[in-house]
Amino acid sequence: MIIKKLSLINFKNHHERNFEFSAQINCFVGNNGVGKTNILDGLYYLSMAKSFLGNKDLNNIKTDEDFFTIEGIIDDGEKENIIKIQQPKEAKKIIKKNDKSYDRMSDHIGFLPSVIISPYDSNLISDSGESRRKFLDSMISQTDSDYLFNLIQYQKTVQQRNALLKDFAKNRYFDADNLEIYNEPLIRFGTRIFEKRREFTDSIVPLIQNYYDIISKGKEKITVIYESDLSDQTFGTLLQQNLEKDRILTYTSKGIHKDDLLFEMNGTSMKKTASQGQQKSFLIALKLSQMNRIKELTAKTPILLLDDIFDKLDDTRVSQLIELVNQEHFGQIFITDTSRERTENVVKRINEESKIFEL
Ligand SMILES: Nc1ncnc2c1ncn2[C@@H]1O[C@H](COP(=O)(O)OP(=O)(O)OP(=O)(O)O)[C@@H](O)[C@H]1O
Repeated sequence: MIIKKLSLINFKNHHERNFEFSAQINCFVGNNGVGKTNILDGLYYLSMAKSFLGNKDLNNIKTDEDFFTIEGIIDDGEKENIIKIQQPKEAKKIIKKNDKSYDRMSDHIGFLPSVIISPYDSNLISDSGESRRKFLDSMISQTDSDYLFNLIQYQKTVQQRNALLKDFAKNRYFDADNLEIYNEPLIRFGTRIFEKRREFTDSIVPLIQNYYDIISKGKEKITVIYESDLSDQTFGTLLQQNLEKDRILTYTSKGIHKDDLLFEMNGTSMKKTASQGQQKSFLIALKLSQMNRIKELTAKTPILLLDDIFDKLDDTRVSQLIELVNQEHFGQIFITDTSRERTENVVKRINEESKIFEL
Protein backbone atom coordinates (compact mmCIF):
# COMPACT_ATOMS: atom_id res chain seq x y z
CA MET A 1 0.00 0.00 0.00
CA ILE A 2 1.41 3.36 -1.02
CA ILE A 3 0.09 6.76 -0.01
CA LYS A 4 0.73 8.90 -3.06
CA LYS A 5 -0.77 12.17 -1.86
CA LEU A 6 -2.01 13.70 1.37
CA SER A 7 -4.02 16.85 1.84
CA LEU A 8 -4.83 18.32 5.26
CA ILE A 9 -7.33 21.14 5.78
CA ASN A 10 -7.81 22.68 9.25
CA PHE A 11 -6.26 19.61 10.84
CA LYS A 12 -4.71 20.58 14.19
CA ASN A 13 -2.20 23.39 13.51
CA HIS A 14 -2.28 22.91 9.71
CA HIS A 15 -4.56 25.28 7.81
CA GLU A 16 -3.82 23.75 4.42
CA ARG A 17 -1.04 21.33 3.49
CA ASN A 18 -0.53 19.20 0.39
CA PHE A 19 2.10 16.51 -0.03
CA GLU A 20 3.12 14.28 -2.89
CA PHE A 21 5.05 11.34 -1.46
CA SER A 22 7.86 9.04 -2.44
CA ALA A 23 6.82 5.39 -2.55
CA GLN A 24 9.71 4.65 -0.20
CA ILE A 25 10.91 7.13 2.44
CA ASN A 26 9.33 10.45 3.39
CA CYS A 27 10.70 12.71 6.09
CA PHE A 28 9.18 15.73 7.80
CA VAL A 29 11.85 17.95 9.27
CA GLY A 30 11.39 21.08 11.38
CA ASN A 31 11.58 22.64 14.82
CA ASN A 32 9.60 21.50 17.83
CA GLY A 33 5.94 22.34 17.58
CA VAL A 34 5.73 22.99 13.82
CA GLY A 35 3.30 20.11 13.40
CA LYS A 36 5.40 17.14 12.23
CA THR A 37 3.69 14.63 14.52
CA ASN A 38 0.34 16.06 13.46
CA ILE A 39 1.10 15.07 9.86
CA LEU A 40 1.83 11.49 10.98
CA ASP A 41 -1.44 11.64 12.89
CA GLY A 42 -3.20 12.66 9.66
CA LEU A 43 -1.68 9.63 7.94
CA TYR A 44 -2.76 7.45 10.86
CA TYR A 45 -6.32 8.77 10.45
CA LEU A 46 -6.30 7.48 6.86
CA SER A 47 -5.46 4.06 8.30
CA MET A 48 -7.47 3.82 11.54
CA ALA A 49 -10.02 6.65 11.16
CA LYS A 50 -8.82 8.13 14.48
CA SER A 51 -5.87 9.85 16.14
CA PHE A 52 -2.96 7.75 17.41
CA LEU A 53 -2.57 10.27 20.23
CA GLY A 54 -5.98 9.33 21.59
CA ASN A 55 -7.40 12.85 21.10
CA LYS A 56 -11.11 13.25 20.51
CA ASP A 57 -11.89 13.95 16.83
CA LEU A 58 -13.41 17.36 17.60
CA ASN A 59 -10.22 18.50 19.34
CA ASN A 60 -8.31 17.90 16.12
CA ILE A 61 -10.21 20.64 14.28
CA LYS A 62 -7.90 23.66 14.00
CA THR A 63 -8.74 26.26 16.65
CA ASP A 64 -11.54 28.61 15.51
CA GLU A 65 -12.39 26.50 12.42
CA ASP A 66 -15.58 24.51 11.80
CA PHE A 67 -14.29 21.24 10.36
CA PHE A 68 -11.20 19.32 9.32
CA THR A 69 -10.64 17.29 6.18
CA ILE A 70 -7.95 14.67 5.57
CA GLU A 71 -7.70 13.29 2.08
CA GLY A 72 -5.28 10.66 0.82
CA ILE A 73 -4.70 9.00 -2.52
CA ILE A 74 -3.72 5.41 -1.93
CA ASP A 75 -2.34 2.97 -4.44
CA ASP A 76 -3.38 -0.56 -3.46
CA GLY A 77 -1.30 -2.20 -6.20
CA GLU A 78 -4.21 -2.33 -8.62
CA LYS A 79 -5.72 1.14 -8.58
CA GLU A 80 -5.69 4.49 -6.88
CA ASN A 81 -8.28 5.05 -4.14
CA ILE A 82 -9.35 8.30 -2.53
CA ILE A 83 -9.91 8.15 1.22
CA LYS A 84 -11.60 11.21 2.65
CA ILE A 85 -12.23 11.84 6.33
CA GLN A 86 -14.20 14.84 7.41
CA GLN A 87 -15.07 16.01 10.90
CA PRO A 88 -17.54 18.89 11.08
CA LYS A 89 -17.92 20.69 14.41
CA GLU A 90 -21.63 20.03 14.65
CA ALA A 91 -22.05 16.65 13.00
CA LYS A 92 -20.73 13.11 12.90
CA LYS A 93 -17.41 12.14 11.36
CA ILE A 94 -17.68 11.04 7.74
CA ILE A 95 -15.34 8.60 6.08
CA LYS A 96 -15.51 7.83 2.38
CA LYS A 97 -13.63 5.58 0.04
CA ASN A 98 -13.86 6.65 -3.59
CA ASP A 99 -16.76 8.98 -2.75
CA LYS A 100 -18.82 6.25 -1.09
CA SER A 101 -19.52 6.35 2.65
CA TYR A 102 -18.89 3.21 4.64
CA ASP A 103 -21.91 1.54 6.22
CA ARG A 104 -19.83 0.84 9.29
CA MET A 105 -16.71 2.78 10.27
CA SER A 106 -15.11 -0.55 11.22
CA ASP A 107 -15.31 -1.67 7.56
CA HIS A 108 -12.52 0.75 6.70
CA ILE A 109 -10.01 -0.65 9.21
CA GLY A 110 -7.55 -2.95 7.48
CA PHE A 111 -7.74 -1.23 4.09
CA LEU A 112 -4.52 0.69 4.76
CA PRO A 113 -2.64 -1.09 7.56
CA SER A 114 -0.14 0.96 9.55
CA VAL A 115 2.38 0.59 12.33
CA ILE A 116 3.62 3.53 14.36
CA ILE A 117 6.74 3.68 16.49
CA SER A 118 6.75 6.76 18.71
CA PRO A 119 7.99 8.02 22.08
CA TYR A 120 4.41 7.52 23.36
CA ASP A 121 4.93 3.75 23.05
CA SER A 122 6.49 3.75 26.53
CA ASN A 123 2.92 4.22 27.83
CA LEU A 124 2.31 0.63 26.78
CA ILE A 125 4.63 -0.46 29.59
CA SER A 126 3.77 2.17 32.20
CA ASP A 127 0.00 2.64 31.71
CA SER A 128 -2.93 0.55 32.86
CA GLY A 129 -4.22 -2.49 30.98
CA GLU A 130 -6.53 -0.34 28.89
CA SER A 131 -3.72 0.97 26.67
CA ARG A 132 -2.39 -2.57 26.10
CA ARG A 133 -5.89 -3.82 25.25
CA LYS A 134 -6.28 -0.95 22.77
CA PHE A 135 -2.93 -1.82 21.21
CA LEU A 136 -3.90 -5.48 20.90
CA ASP A 137 -7.27 -4.52 19.44
CA SER A 138 -5.83 -2.11 16.89
CA MET A 139 -3.29 -4.74 15.84
CA ILE A 140 -5.87 -7.51 15.36
CA SER A 141 -8.56 -5.32 13.81
CA GLN A 142 -6.14 -4.45 11.00
CA THR A 143 -5.93 -8.13 10.09
CA ASP A 144 -9.47 -9.34 10.72
CA SER A 145 -12.54 -7.46 9.52
CA ASP A 146 -14.95 -9.18 11.94
CA TYR A 147 -12.86 -8.53 15.03
CA LEU A 148 -13.69 -4.85 15.46
CA PHE A 149 -17.37 -5.49 14.76
CA ASN A 150 -17.44 -8.21 17.46
CA LEU A 151 -15.63 -5.91 19.88
CA ILE A 152 -18.07 -3.02 19.33
CA GLN A 153 -21.04 -5.38 19.84
CA TYR A 154 -19.43 -6.76 23.00
CA GLN A 155 -18.80 -3.27 24.41
CA LYS A 156 -22.38 -2.20 23.66
CA THR A 157 -23.70 -5.29 25.47
CA VAL A 158 -21.53 -4.62 28.55
CA GLN A 159 -22.84 -1.02 28.63
CA GLN A 160 -26.46 -2.21 28.40
CA ARG A 161 -25.93 -4.84 31.10
CA ASN A 162 -24.27 -2.25 33.37
CA ALA A 163 -27.15 0.18 32.80
CA LEU A 164 -29.64 -2.50 33.84
CA LEU A 165 -27.58 -3.38 36.94
CA LYS A 166 -27.60 0.32 37.92
CA ASP A 167 -31.31 0.53 37.25
CA PHE A 168 -31.93 -2.46 39.53
CA ALA A 169 -29.88 -0.85 42.30
CA LYS A 170 -31.74 2.45 41.95
CA ASN A 171 -35.11 0.75 42.19
CA ARG A 172 -33.99 -1.69 44.93
CA TYR A 173 -35.04 -4.58 42.77
CA PHE A 174 -33.25 -7.46 41.04
CA ASP A 175 -34.35 -9.77 38.25
CA ALA A 176 -31.71 -12.33 37.28
CA ASP A 177 -33.78 -13.60 34.34
CA ASN A 178 -33.95 -10.13 32.83
CA LEU A 179 -30.19 -9.70 33.22
CA GLU A 180 -29.56 -13.08 31.62
CA ILE A 181 -30.72 -11.72 28.22
CA TYR A 182 -27.21 -10.28 27.91
CA ASN A 183 -25.40 -13.56 28.59
CA GLU A 184 -25.79 -14.98 25.09
CA PRO A 185 -24.29 -11.97 23.19
CA LEU A 186 -21.59 -11.49 25.84
CA ILE A 187 -20.55 -15.14 25.55
CA ARG A 188 -20.76 -15.19 21.75
CA PHE A 189 -18.81 -11.96 21.05
CA GLY A 190 -16.52 -12.25 24.08
CA THR A 191 -15.39 -15.80 23.34
CA ARG A 192 -14.54 -14.91 19.73
CA ILE A 193 -12.48 -11.94 20.88
CA PHE A 194 -10.73 -14.04 23.53
CA GLU A 195 -9.76 -16.68 20.99
CA LYS A 196 -8.44 -14.11 18.50
CA ARG A 197 -6.45 -12.28 21.16
CA ARG A 198 -4.90 -15.52 22.41
CA GLU A 199 -4.05 -16.72 18.91
CA PHE A 200 -2.53 -13.37 17.91
CA THR A 201 -0.44 -13.03 21.08
CA ASP A 202 0.89 -16.58 20.74
CA SER A 203 1.91 -15.85 17.17
CA ILE A 204 3.92 -12.71 17.91
CA VAL A 205 5.86 -13.90 20.97
CA PRO A 206 8.64 -15.70 19.03
CA LEU A 207 8.90 -12.76 16.63
CA ILE A 208 9.34 -10.29 19.49
CA GLN A 209 12.18 -12.34 20.99
CA ASN A 210 13.87 -12.57 17.61
CA TYR A 211 13.69 -8.81 16.91
CA TYR A 212 14.70 -8.00 20.48
CA ASP A 213 17.84 -10.16 20.17
CA ILE A 214 18.82 -8.34 16.98
CA ILE A 215 18.13 -4.80 18.25
CA SER A 216 19.60 -5.11 21.73
CA LYS A 217 22.20 -7.81 21.18
CA GLY A 218 21.12 -8.79 24.69
CA LYS A 219 20.58 -12.18 26.28
CA GLU A 220 17.34 -11.35 28.05
CA LYS A 221 14.39 -13.66 27.75
CA ILE A 222 11.25 -11.80 26.70
CA THR A 223 7.79 -13.07 27.50
CA VAL A 224 4.43 -11.63 26.55
CA ILE A 225 1.57 -13.29 28.37
CA TYR A 226 -2.07 -12.82 27.47
CA GLU A 227 -4.04 -12.61 30.71
CA SER A 228 -7.77 -13.14 30.56
CA ASP A 229 -10.59 -14.12 32.90
CA LEU A 230 -11.50 -16.64 30.20
CA SER A 231 -8.14 -18.46 30.29
CA ASP A 232 -9.31 -21.08 32.78
CA GLN A 233 -13.08 -21.02 32.60
CA THR A 234 -15.90 -20.46 30.15
CA PHE A 235 -17.63 -17.09 29.94
CA GLY A 236 -20.92 -18.70 31.01
CA THR A 237 -19.40 -19.98 34.27
CA LEU A 238 -17.67 -16.65 34.87
CA LEU A 239 -20.93 -14.70 34.55
CA GLN A 240 -22.73 -17.14 36.80
CA GLN A 241 -20.03 -17.05 39.48
CA ASN A 242 -19.90 -13.26 39.53
CA LEU A 243 -23.60 -12.53 39.36
CA GLU A 244 -23.89 -11.54 43.02
CA LYS A 245 -20.71 -9.47 42.87
CA ASP A 246 -21.94 -7.64 39.73
CA ARG A 247 -25.24 -6.93 41.45
CA ILE A 248 -23.43 -5.30 44.40
CA LEU A 249 -20.90 -3.42 42.27
CA THR A 250 -23.57 -2.50 39.65
CA TYR A 251 -21.23 -3.28 36.76
CA THR A 252 -19.92 -6.28 34.86
CA SER A 253 -16.78 -7.06 36.86
CA LYS A 254 -15.33 -9.89 34.76
CA GLY A 255 -14.86 -10.50 31.08
CA ILE A 256 -12.59 -9.76 28.17
CA HIS A 257 -12.90 -6.02 28.89
CA LYS A 258 -10.50 -6.72 31.78
CA ASP A 259 -7.88 -8.58 29.71
CA ASP A 260 -4.25 -7.51 29.84
CA LEU A 261 -0.87 -8.27 28.30
CA LEU A 262 1.99 -8.93 30.70
CA PHE A 263 5.40 -7.91 29.45
CA GLU A 264 8.19 -9.78 31.23
CA MET A 265 11.95 -9.86 31.02
CA ASN A 266 13.73 -12.86 32.53
CA GLY A 267 10.54 -13.78 34.36
CA THR A 268 9.81 -10.45 36.06
CA SER A 269 7.65 -7.51 35.08
CA MET A 270 9.37 -5.27 32.56
CA LYS A 271 7.94 -2.18 34.22
CA LYS A 272 9.83 -3.02 37.42
CA THR A 273 13.13 -4.40 36.20
CA ALA A 274 13.94 -3.49 32.59
CA SER A 275 16.23 -0.50 31.97
CA GLN A 276 15.06 2.38 29.77
CA GLY A 277 17.19 1.03 26.93
CA GLN A 278 15.83 -2.51 27.30
CA GLN A 279 12.28 -1.12 27.31
CA LYS A 280 12.94 0.84 24.10
CA SER A 281 14.39 -2.24 22.40
CA PHE A 282 11.41 -4.27 23.51
CA LEU A 283 8.90 -1.71 22.22
CA ILE A 284 10.57 -1.53 18.81
CA ALA A 285 10.66 -5.34 18.69
CA LEU A 286 6.95 -5.39 19.57
CA LYS A 287 6.11 -2.96 16.76
CA LEU A 288 8.24 -4.76 14.19
CA SER A 289 6.51 -8.01 15.15
CA GLN A 290 3.18 -6.26 14.61
CA MET A 291 4.46 -5.17 11.18
CA ASN A 292 5.58 -8.68 10.30
CA ARG A 293 2.32 -10.31 11.42
CA ILE A 294 0.04 -7.82 9.63
CA LYS A 295 2.05 -8.30 6.46
CA GLU A 296 1.81 -12.08 6.71
CA LEU A 297 -1.90 -12.19 7.51
CA THR A 298 -3.12 -9.56 5.05
CA ALA A 299 -0.55 -9.80 2.25
CA LYS A 300 -0.38 -5.98 2.48
CA THR A 301 2.71 -4.08 3.55
CA PRO A 302 1.70 -1.64 6.27
CA ILE A 303 2.96 1.93 6.14
CA LEU A 304 5.56 2.53 8.84
CA LEU A 305 5.32 5.77 10.82
CA LEU A 306 8.46 6.65 12.79
CA ASP A 307 7.75 9.59 15.08
CA ASP A 308 10.81 11.35 16.42
CA ILE A 309 12.59 8.13 17.31
CA PHE A 310 16.10 8.73 15.93
CA ASP A 311 16.62 11.54 18.40
CA LYS A 312 15.61 9.27 21.28
CA LEU A 313 17.67 6.18 20.40
CA ASP A 314 21.36 5.59 20.82
CA ASP A 315 23.53 4.86 17.78
CA THR A 316 23.58 1.08 18.20
CA ARG A 317 19.80 0.83 18.29
CA VAL A 318 19.45 3.20 15.32
CA SER A 319 21.88 1.02 13.33
CA GLN A 320 20.06 -2.19 14.24
CA LEU A 321 16.71 -0.68 13.38
CA ILE A 322 17.97 0.54 10.01
CA GLU A 323 19.45 -2.87 9.30
CA LEU A 324 16.12 -4.53 10.09
CA VAL A 325 14.19 -2.06 7.94
CA ASN A 326 16.58 -2.79 5.07
CA GLN A 327 16.38 -6.56 5.53
CA GLU A 328 12.62 -6.83 5.83
CA HIS A 329 11.62 -4.39 3.07
CA PHE A 330 9.17 -2.53 5.19
CA GLY A 331 7.41 -0.65 2.41
CA GLN A 332 6.59 3.04 2.59
CA ILE A 333 8.08 4.87 5.56
CA PHE A 334 7.29 8.27 7.10
CA ILE A 335 9.81 9.81 9.49
CA THR A 336 9.71 12.96 11.64
CA ASP A 337 12.80 14.59 13.08
CA THR A 338 14.04 17.99 14.21
CA SER A 339 17.45 17.62 12.56
CA ARG A 340 17.87 17.64 8.79
CA GLU A 341 21.44 16.36 9.14
CA ARG A 342 20.45 13.32 11.21
CA THR A 343 17.53 12.62 8.86
CA GLU A 344 19.78 12.71 5.80
CA ASN A 345 22.17 10.35 7.55
CA VAL A 346 19.44 7.85 8.40
CA VAL A 347 17.97 8.01 4.90
CA LYS A 348 21.39 7.44 3.31
CA ARG A 349 21.83 4.31 5.41
CA ILE A 350 18.40 2.92 4.53
CA ASN A 351 19.43 3.29 0.95
CA GLU A 352 16.10 3.87 -0.74
CA GLU A 353 14.52 6.68 -2.69
CA SER A 354 13.44 9.50 -0.37
CA LYS A 355 11.82 12.89 -0.07
CA ILE A 356 12.46 15.38 2.71
CA PHE A 357 9.76 17.95 3.50
CA GLU A 358 10.96 20.91 5.51
CA LEU A 359 8.31 22.57 7.68
N1 LIG B 1 -6.70 21.64 17.22
C1 LIG B 1 -5.58 22.37 17.10
N2 LIG B 1 -5.61 23.62 16.59
C2 LIG B 1 -4.49 24.34 16.46
N3 LIG B 1 -3.26 23.91 16.83
C3 LIG B 1 -3.16 22.67 17.34
C4 LIG B 1 -4.30 21.83 17.50
N4 LIG B 1 -3.89 20.65 18.04
C5 LIG B 1 -2.55 20.76 18.21
N5 LIG B 1 -2.10 21.96 17.78
C6 LIG B 1 -0.73 22.49 17.81
O1 LIG B 1 0.15 21.61 17.13
C7 LIG B 1 1.45 21.83 17.67
C8 LIG B 1 2.14 20.52 17.96
O2 LIG B 1 2.37 19.87 16.76
P1 LIG B 1 3.26 18.58 16.71
O3 LIG B 1 3.20 17.82 17.97
O4 LIG B 1 2.88 17.89 15.45
O5 LIG B 1 4.68 19.25 16.56
P2 LIG B 1 6.04 18.56 16.21
O6 LIG B 1 6.60 19.31 15.05
O7 LIG B 1 5.89 17.10 16.05
O8 LIG B 1 6.85 18.91 17.51
P3 LIG B 1 7.97 18.05 18.30
O9 LIG B 1 9.20 18.13 17.47
O10 LIG B 1 8.08 18.83 19.59
O11 LIG B 1 7.44 16.68 18.49
C9 LIG B 1 1.30 22.57 18.97
O12 LIG B 1 1.78 23.89 18.77
C10 LIG B 1 -0.18 22.56 19.22
O13 LIG B 1 -0.62 23.71 19.86
